[in-house]
Parts: sequence; C-alpha cells; structure tokens
Amino acid sequence: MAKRHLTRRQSWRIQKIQDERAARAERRAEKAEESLEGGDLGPEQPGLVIAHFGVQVDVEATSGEFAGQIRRCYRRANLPSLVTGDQVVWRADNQQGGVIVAQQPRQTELCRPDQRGQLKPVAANVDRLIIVFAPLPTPYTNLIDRYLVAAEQAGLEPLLVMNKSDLLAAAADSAELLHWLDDYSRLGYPTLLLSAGAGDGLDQLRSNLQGHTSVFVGQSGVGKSSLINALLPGQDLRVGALSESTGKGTHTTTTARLFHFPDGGDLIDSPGIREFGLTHISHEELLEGFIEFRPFLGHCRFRDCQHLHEPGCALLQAVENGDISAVRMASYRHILSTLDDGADSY
Ligand SMILES: Nc1nc2c(ncn2[C@@H]2O[C@H](COP(=O)(O)OP(=O)(O)OP(=O)(O)O)[C@@H](O)[C@H]2O)c(=O)[nH]1
Ligand SMILES: [Zn+2]
Repeated sequence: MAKRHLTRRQSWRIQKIQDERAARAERRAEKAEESLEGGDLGPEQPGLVIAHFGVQVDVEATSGEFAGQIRRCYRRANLPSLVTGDQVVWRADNQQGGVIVAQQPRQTELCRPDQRGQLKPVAANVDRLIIVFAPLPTPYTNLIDRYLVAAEQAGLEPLLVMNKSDLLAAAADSAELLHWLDDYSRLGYPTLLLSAGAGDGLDQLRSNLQGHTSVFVGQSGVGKSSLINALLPGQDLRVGALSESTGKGTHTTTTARLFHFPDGGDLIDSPGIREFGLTHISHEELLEGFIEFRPFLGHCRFRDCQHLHEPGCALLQAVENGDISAVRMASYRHILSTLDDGADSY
C-alpha cells in the first residue's frame, strides 16, 4: 500500500510539472497568435488533427487551397486540449504553420488513464475497433470479450480478425479455433480470417477499413504491426516518437498518429492506443457489453443479482436453456472478478 501511495504522489508531481510546462507553452502560443493577428492569418478552414504535441498540433487541411497539406499549428489558448482525430477549424499563417481557432464536437472518444489515474481522451472520432488475435499466441476468450465490451462502451464497431491463418493447418486445435470464431459471427460480430504473412484475405480487410477511422488492438505477437505494415506500405510506424519543441531543448514524446490507408479509411495508432480497452469497465458496462445478455437483463428475481449463483437468475436460466453460451458466461464471471479486486477502478 505504502509503495502505491508513494508512486501516486510521485506521478502526481510529474504531472504537475508537465502541466506547468504546458501552461508556459500555452502563454507562448497566445503571444504567437497575438503577433500574427491583424491580417497575417488566412481565412478559417476545416482541418483534421493527425498528431498532437502539447499545444502544438499537426493539422491536415481537409479542403481549400491547402488540401492534403500538413501544418504545425498552435492552438488558441481558450480551446480545450485536442487529440489525434479531432476535427478543427484553423487559419494558416505565412510561415508554413497556423492557428487552430475552434474544435468540432467529437463523435467518439478513446480514453486512457494519465499518470494521476484520471481518464484522458487520447483519440477522437474513431469508429472501428479491429481486434486482432491468432492461433499463436493462444487467444484468451476473456481478452477478446473485454475488447468487445470496451468497443460497446466507446461506441465503436468491432471487427474480429484472426491473423496467421497459415498456421491453422498445423494447429492441433484448429477446429476449435474456427468454431470459436463462428460463435462470434453467430452473435452478430463481423469476423475475418486472414494472414498478414502470406498476404491472404487482406483485400477483405482493406474493404472493411474504407470509410472508417480504425484502431488495431490485440495481445502482443498476434501480428498487429505486420498487418498495419502490409496495409500501409512504406510508412514508418515509429513516427509516433517525435521530438517536441518546448523552448528548453527538445524531448521525445509518443503521440497517437493518424494515417490514411491508400485504399481509403484512416488508422490512428500509438503504443498507448494498442492497449485500449484493457481497463476501466464498470459492472454495468460489462453486462451491456455482452450483447446476447441484454434480452435477459432486468428479469432476475433480485434487483441486485450478480448473475453468479442466485436463485431466479434470468441469465443463469438462459445458459441452461442454451441461449447464452457457457464459455461467454464464464468469461463474464472472470472479467467481473477482475473488476471486484479494484484492478479496474482508478
Ligand atoms: N505465420 C505467420 N506469422 C505472422 C503473421 N503475421 C505476423 N506474424 C509473425 O508474428 C510475429 C509477431 O508479429 P507482430 O506484427 O510484431 O505482432 P504485434 O501484434 O505487432 O506485436 P506487438 O508489437 O508486441 O504488439 C512476427 O514474428 C511476425 O512475423 C502471419 O500471418 N503468419
Ligand atoms: Zn441474475
């Protein structure tokens, strides 16, 4: 306990220093804008935040004379902080930069805890969660289910992708894995079976990504980087680590970045985003996230039923009747037990 408190206090101090640094940078941004006002800024136009570094933000012009150009912009001091994926209104300056003057409302927000344990948005307007798994490393049902719950909670449409299909032929449990994938299709989730290594099934994935802003998640080693590299040839994904000018030299920061797939659709990626969904699920959100439970919720004998072993539990009855699979019920219980020990409550 003591150790945890100390760590929290330390991280609070670190955050405080960062906040102060951000405030100083913000004052500089204000000055920069003041000196530019009075005719030096171009007209207001729409843009998309493709990376952010504190008060400085890379904005891609989405229409007009600069369409497709990326400009390093300052954010007007009265604006809330922006994240990758934000739609903004900006004005060009005459030095390849600009000033962001407004933020458009967000459709969705992906949040992660900061050093103080407070949930902070890390990406905006993502609408697809690509959940990647593979025959190897062996997938955990409850990890996939956790992602599905997180997708539901954040308002994202999930797509289940089993990568490394080339390993299925030799896998002893291949029938089981395919059956398992089928179970998710039957629940109504879109699924794809493909191989980044062999290049099989990538066209189907490409067409699923068109017209959407996606993030890729999944346990280490399932092939997220391989898939993204196949979809974004020639891009250096390490560009997430860029140096941020702070006025006191530069330091490296890892930011979420937005990429355009050549065949349409966008990707937002960063190491932090790949961990999205592993924390912060309340009991209610957990239940809501198991979509086949919904018709039975509110029908238990006890209002505060935990659906574990209570008499008159509508969910347990549904498992008995075969309307809910025992595997999903076990997964729900497993995730619930991790919520109860406080692992998910910051
Ligand atoms: N056989 C086979 N191997 C693959 C395939 N896709 C990726 N791999 C291999 O799986 C390993 C892990 O791939 P990565 O792309 O690094 O996995 P990742 O999910 O990005 O892993 P982290 O960066 O740790 O999150 C590498 O050795 C890849 O070559 C595939 O379709 N088939
Ligand atoms: Zn119940």
